[in-house]
Amino acid sequence: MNFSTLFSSFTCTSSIQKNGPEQEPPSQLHFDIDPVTGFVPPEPLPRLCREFKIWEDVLEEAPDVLKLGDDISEEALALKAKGEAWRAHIRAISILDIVSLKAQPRILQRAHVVLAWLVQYYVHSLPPSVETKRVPASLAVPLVGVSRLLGIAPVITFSDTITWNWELIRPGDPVTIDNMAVVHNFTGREDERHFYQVQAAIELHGVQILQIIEEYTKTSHLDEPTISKIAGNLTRMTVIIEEINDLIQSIRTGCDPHVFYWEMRPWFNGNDAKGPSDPGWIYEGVDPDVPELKYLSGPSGGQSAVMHALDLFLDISHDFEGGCSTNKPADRGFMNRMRLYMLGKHRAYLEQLQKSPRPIRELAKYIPALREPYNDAIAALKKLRSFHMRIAVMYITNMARASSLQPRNPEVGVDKNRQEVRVESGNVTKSNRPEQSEPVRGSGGSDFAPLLRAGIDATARASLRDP
Ligand code: HEM
Repeated sequence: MNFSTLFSSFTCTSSIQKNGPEQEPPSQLHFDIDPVTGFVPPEPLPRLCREFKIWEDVLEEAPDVLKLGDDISEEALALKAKGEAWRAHIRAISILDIVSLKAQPRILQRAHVVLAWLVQYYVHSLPPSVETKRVPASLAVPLVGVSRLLGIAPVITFSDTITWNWELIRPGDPVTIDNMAVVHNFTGREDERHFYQVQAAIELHGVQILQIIEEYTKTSHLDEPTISKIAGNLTRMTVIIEEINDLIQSIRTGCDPHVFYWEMRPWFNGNDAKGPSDPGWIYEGVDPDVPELKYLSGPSGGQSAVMHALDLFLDISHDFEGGCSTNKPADRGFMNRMRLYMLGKHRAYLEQLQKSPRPIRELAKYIPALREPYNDAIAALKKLRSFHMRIAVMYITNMARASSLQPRNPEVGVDKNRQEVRVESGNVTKSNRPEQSEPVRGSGGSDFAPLLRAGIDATARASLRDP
């Protein structure tokens, strides 16, 4: 696209606006994006009632009676019978018809949270001797139904753990991170709460990015004041990206990598956590050929719609053919796949953004005043991705490596069956380490090192050189 085409795409919108508002691109409100809270709902989700309260009740009971299936600590062994009774109760619940929820999007979202958390509790508390993980029809059927109505994958997602997993500390006061309390927590650990809270803070902080995008989308002409406004907004965006980077780093102050890797992460795993050769989960009562059952990965930061919006606005393409700079093939479809784990309306917003007739990168190519602010934003995002990768290595690769070496420290031992066990805070937990030949996977099921490296490379490629 050359400058005159770009220019006419702006002036053309201006004449469209004169001809009537129906031609304007829909605003973010149309996509269930709140002006103040963005992709986070403007109020906590309401609890389920009537016949659906039974799901709320079993979820409330879960943390008191369930431990990871391979946890052999005394506490876990003492709870075994209660855990089995809980799972038997789940199997006995009748399959509830969700049709009455159809017109109530916030209730559907809450139903997704409750059912998706129940699925994780059910599957990951099963004893390791159970080879095929079967999700009972009482959970699987309504979860698939609710997910279809919302346009989101039928499994626990970033929304279920972050954007929908909070209530207000002081009801009536604004939705700010200081006024939000995490509701569901697998481990009951402060580390897990911190992990969710930091990501919720990023989603709220990202609202400023969405406002900049909205303002740019509504720009109708390209005069000098407008160009200087766009340049100013790109500079603001750079600062916001740097602040998000700081927030990601703040994970380290409250979430211990051992607790993350050994205690939290096993609960997050989706059906592909062990790689493509694993048979995965069976959703009883659901046709195994329905397309949505292909999307049962665990939650990932890759499902944050804010991060996708940022990539699309800055025109960063993750579809590059040639692997990453380390020459390992990366999963090029990952980011697109992650969109299927978002609310359908949020995905539709990203699709609309992707079709933008006036990508800012093209504009920055032709308008010298925009080139540097654009490149600064790209540099900040590249730095964010590099720092994020360090976090991923620290929390996953290093932990996996430590487990594949001989006992890391005197607290780690080997049980009678020659399986590594870990003793921490009085808990003894069997190792769930990956086989040596297997890549270390992220909770989104990816061989994550080449994936994250490819993301850094894709960001760097967007940078504009001097003409
Ligand atoms: C302990 C903290 C974290 C760890 C260990 C971690 C790990 C990972 C891993 C392994 C991936 C690869 C995809 C997958 O399999 O899930 C990933 C992707 C991603 N994560 Fe994180 N992450 C952490 C925190 C965050 C935070 C706080 C954010 C901010 C929203 C974030 C944003 C992303 C994004 C956007 C991707 C997609 C890849 C990309 O855009 O480069 N992560 N993360």
